Amino acid sequence: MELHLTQPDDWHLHLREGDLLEAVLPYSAQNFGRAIVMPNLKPPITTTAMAVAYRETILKALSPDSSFNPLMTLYLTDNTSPNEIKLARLSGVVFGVKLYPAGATTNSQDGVTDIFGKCFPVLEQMVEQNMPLLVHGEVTDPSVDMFNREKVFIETILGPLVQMLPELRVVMEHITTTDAVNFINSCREGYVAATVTPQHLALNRNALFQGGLQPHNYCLPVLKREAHRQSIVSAVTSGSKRFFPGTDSAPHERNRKECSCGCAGIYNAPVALSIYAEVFEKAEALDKLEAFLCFNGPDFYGLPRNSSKIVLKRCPWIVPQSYPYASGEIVPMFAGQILEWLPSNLYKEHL
Ligand SMILES: NC(=O)N[C@@H](CC(=O)O)C(=O)O
Ligand SMILES: [Zn+2]
Ligand SMILES: [Zn+2]
Repeated sequence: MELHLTQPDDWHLHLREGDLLEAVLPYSAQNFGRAIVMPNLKPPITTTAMAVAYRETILKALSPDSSFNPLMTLYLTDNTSPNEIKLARLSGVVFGVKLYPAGATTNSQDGVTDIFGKCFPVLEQMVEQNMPLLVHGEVTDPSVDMFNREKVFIETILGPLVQMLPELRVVMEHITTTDAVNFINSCREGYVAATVTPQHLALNRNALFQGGLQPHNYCLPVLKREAHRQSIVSAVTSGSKRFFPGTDSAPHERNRKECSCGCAGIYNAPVALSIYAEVFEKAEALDKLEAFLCFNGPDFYGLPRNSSKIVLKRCPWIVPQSYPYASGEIVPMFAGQILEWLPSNLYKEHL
């Protein structure tokens, strides 16, 4: 059996820099037409000039025949100026501004400490420029339980923000809870939407502890209990236009995951399409897969849908144990396991 689909896009991706960029870029570029590229580098991409330079770096690292299009983002700080948003819009290459609450996740230390107190003029300029705010939706208060940080963020920050600025376009990234699904469904369609990762559709928090501690299943926001996973599956398979894929593929070198203080982030670029397809198949919703993977994202961002096609073949394949590269290796999600759907770009390797 084969699924012929419009080329999907990835609306939340970490491409990193240097040899890690070189190692992971081909897997995203083979599977996805475009990707929203996250700005949490060291130092973070806080200006349009930096985003333009980073985009050039990515384009140089692409194979010459690739038509992959990186859509850049700016990293919001307490000091971002409204003028920077104007420059971002004028550049034509910046498609969103990313809110990392300071300390919430990998390389978020330069993020926002007080969105209401420090960022309002910038947010108003984003409304003016129709520039979406992309949100890592977790509070950072250490007294809030890890598993409640998304819910508390919705209650104390995102809900009020959306009320105050109803014209602001917002993407709540990598949603993990029933609370987030309900929140998104309660907002105005076309203004507030969410990205969904393969891991939050396919795994619950048991995957962190099954048979011993599993660092390669650790990401932020952390996996939640099964009922939350089921809500997210229902949301994406419902046919709603409010949800689209954002892999949050977030590679870290193996030794940075398997150590006494392991980094958050799951590398899933090579397996993401296979996992999305498997989740939709299990939910008997393969007829909804193309809209989720290929239409809802560009429609929300006001971009044309891709005209190219991909094929997913029902052909079990084994995920590599790791991807070696110059500085070490990267362990992918579901390393060594069998997946049911093989993307067309992998046929050659598996024939
Ligand atoms: N998701 C993660 O666990 N990690 C991401 C950052 C992020 O998206 O929060 C990373 O950059 O490693
Ligand atoms: Zn995040
Ligand atoms: Zn991310």
